[in-house]
Amino acid sequence: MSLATKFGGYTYENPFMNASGVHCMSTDELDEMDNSRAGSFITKSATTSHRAGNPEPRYFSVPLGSINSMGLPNQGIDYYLNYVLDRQKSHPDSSPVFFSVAGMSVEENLNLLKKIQDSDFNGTTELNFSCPNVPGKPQVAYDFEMTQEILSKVFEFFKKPLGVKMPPFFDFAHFDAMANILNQFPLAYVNCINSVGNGLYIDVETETVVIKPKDGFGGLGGEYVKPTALANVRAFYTRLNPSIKIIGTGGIKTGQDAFEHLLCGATMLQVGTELYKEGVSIFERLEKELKEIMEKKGYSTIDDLRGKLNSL
Ligand SMILES: O=C1NC(=O)NC(C(=O)O)N1
Repeated sequence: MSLATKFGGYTYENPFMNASGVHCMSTDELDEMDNSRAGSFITKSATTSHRAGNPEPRYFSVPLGSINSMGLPNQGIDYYLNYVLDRQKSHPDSSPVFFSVAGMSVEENLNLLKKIQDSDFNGTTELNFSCPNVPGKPQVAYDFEMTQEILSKVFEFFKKPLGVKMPPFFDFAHFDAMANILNQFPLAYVNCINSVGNGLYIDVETETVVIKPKDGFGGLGGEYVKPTALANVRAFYTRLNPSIKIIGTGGIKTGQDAFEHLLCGATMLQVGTELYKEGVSIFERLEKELKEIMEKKGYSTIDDLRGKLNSL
């Protein structure tokens, strides 16, 4: 029984990793991810320079998940690039990690990727097209022309493995239209989904919202979003060229949730809200629970079950 997962020409011990933004803001958090049972990890979406992000409170755990409006706080690209390059030198034999960027404009996205292209980074880059929490900035991937324009310009110069982090879509016309755009490019993967944007959670006791930015509107994560996450993983798995892998993110709390994402076609699996709540020990639990389910069902490798969801 093995959870070994091939991705981007490398083999990872298991498909689990953090979702960008969770447990990856500081080198201490990244070290904890690196020393956990997670198969890999990804850095917080980086901008050109340090960003303070939105005013607090900006993250709130709720019974069925989380709501956040962080606003892309991060230490700036050099901080994370130095970390992954140092790690590459000290762990020359370990499978490469993932690096997330989120520019505030087309130009900034191109500059961030140029910096990575010109570096010795040997891992996979994730272009975040889906942060819902920067006031005044729409989620890029809800602008189909903008998405096409950025990817066209990126692939004129970017030669390293690149994935895109997508927001959830809720309409077959949008699945089709976005898949048609993404299939034009040599992407390594598509990551579905980012948080479900602009939800609202109310503290009935005080009759007040629970986060400060945007009058309480924020991205939803956790159990709330699993059905939408699974649908987006499945929709893109069935529409994209097989060379474009899917990373499944959204609502993974148990080994069963992980199994469901794999059935829909996911290759790597990212954990956000439940990692925030439980800490990095969650990865030991997820590994154990996924193995138990696979054992019970008679699967010896993940390749045996990936994408094998049955329709009626
Ligand atoms: O892409 C993002 N998704 C989120 O849900 N939150 C963060 C953020 O606000 O920084 N970014």
